[in-house]
Amino acid sequence: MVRPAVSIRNVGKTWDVKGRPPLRAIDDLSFDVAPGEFVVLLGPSGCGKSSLLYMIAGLETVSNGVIEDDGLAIAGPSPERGLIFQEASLFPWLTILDNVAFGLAIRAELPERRREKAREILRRVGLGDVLDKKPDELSGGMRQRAAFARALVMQPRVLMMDEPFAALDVQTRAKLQDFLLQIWQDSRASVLLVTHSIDEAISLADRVIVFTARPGRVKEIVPIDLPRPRPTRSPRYHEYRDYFTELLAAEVDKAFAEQSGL
Ligand SMILES: Nc1ncnc2c1ncn2[C@@H]1O[C@H](COP(=O)(O)OP(=O)(O)OP(=O)(O)O)[C@@H](O)[C@H]1O
Repeated sequence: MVRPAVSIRNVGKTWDVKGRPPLRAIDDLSFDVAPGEFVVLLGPSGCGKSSLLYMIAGLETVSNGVIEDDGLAIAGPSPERGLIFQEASLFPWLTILDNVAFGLAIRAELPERRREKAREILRRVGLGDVLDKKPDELSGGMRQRAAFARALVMQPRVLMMDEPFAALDVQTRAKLQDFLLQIWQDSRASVLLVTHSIDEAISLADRVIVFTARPGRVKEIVPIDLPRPRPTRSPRYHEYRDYFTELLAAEVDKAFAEQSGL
């Protein structure tokens, strides 16, 4: 059997904030991500999806259980595990080229070699003409492509994305989804993507992990058995849509009831 790229075993997360009761965000969560697999995390607001990405990224610790990266317990951040957020978090004072080359500094590579690699990846993501622009001179979609480039230049084995398209308009979103599938297929990285969009989940995922309301657990794991590009008008696509809508509705109701103290 192939060793999982990421293995999440009985993971729990409790947030302790001074002056507040401890908050159990995730409870007894277990699933694996295979090498090269595209996994989407879908669940109601507050069920711990972002918390889980932070723990896999090594930016937060688990309260229980263990998360393994290629068989080793995660003890901190690694360039092998990239994280992309909803808003491209680029340095505003650096050019797009320097933003992308920046991470390579830790690899002890010569500055010109770093910039060469950054240039190459920026060309691949279609930003070859704006290397010397600053982030605020670009559109939201271009900034997000630059954020992808910055993660990809590190050649991560695991690429995590927290609602990467949520801030974009519908057309840019669709284009970047196609683009993401292309770079995923080229890179063969494992992807973990958080979204609230059922259509995004069906369009992108090999498997969708549906979370329960907080504390987040696995409610169901649903493989998407459709060819790519996904046939959005097919009856099967609509069956998936109805199924996810139903699965989520119960959890969203629970989350809402808890938040409103009902
Ligand atoms: N750094 C933190 N300190 C304290 N509590 C936190 C922290 N990060 C998250 N939480 C709490 O943990 C719970 C889960 O949050 P998280 O952001 O992981 O959920 P989510 O499923 O990603 O939500 P959403 O879909 O709304 O982004 C929430 O109740 C949140 O308030």
